[in-house]
Amino acid sequence: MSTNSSAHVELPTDMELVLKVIPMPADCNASGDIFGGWVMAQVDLAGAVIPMQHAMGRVATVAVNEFVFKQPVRLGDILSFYASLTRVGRTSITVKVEVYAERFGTKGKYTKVTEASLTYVAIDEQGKPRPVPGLAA
Ligand SMILES: CC(=O)SCCNC(=O)CCNC(=O)[C@H](O)C(C)(C)COP(=O)(O)OP(=O)(O)OC[C@H]1O[C@@H](n2cnc3c(N)ncnc32)[C@H](O)[C@@H]1OP(=O)(O)O
Repeated sequence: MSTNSSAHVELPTDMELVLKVIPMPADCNASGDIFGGWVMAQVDLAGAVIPMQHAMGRVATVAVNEFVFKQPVRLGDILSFYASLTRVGRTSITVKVEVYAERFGTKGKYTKVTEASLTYVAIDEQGKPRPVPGLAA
């Protein structure tokens, strides 16, 4: 069954809002849409929030496990980044990040534009992996 992926959707209620940002003209690619690399950088920043809180300190991105650009991001969109923990290992923390665009002039209507999974590693002062707390049972 096909779905209309540009349709308006509800914002997630089981994820945390970790970042809101509006792209600027300097973030555009040659086609006038927002450059994918800019979106990836914002997702990396947004994805680090929950791991940093959980690890109570410094983390480094070790892997981008999945990254899907479902819809273009356009100039004037207000982007909301939602994240949730999906796995806690010995030193690593994996999160899911979903990005929703409130298109220019469409207040309160959201389109999912990007989804990603990233893994961060808690690191010590020497940049070496350090153990993180487990998930409460
Ligand atoms: C702040 C930033 O975002 S910096 C941006 C770019 N990131 C960086 O510069 C980080 C560069 N990488 C590094 O410094 C190192 O690889 C480190 C510190 C992240 C990890 O050091 P390593 O010696 O590779 O660690 P090690 O092999 O012990 O693995 C550590 C954890 O990462 C996990 N891991 C390693 N590689 C991967 C991978 N490709 N995918 C998913 N998880 C991975 C391991 O499974 C392990 O998790 P666990 O302890 O929960 O089981």
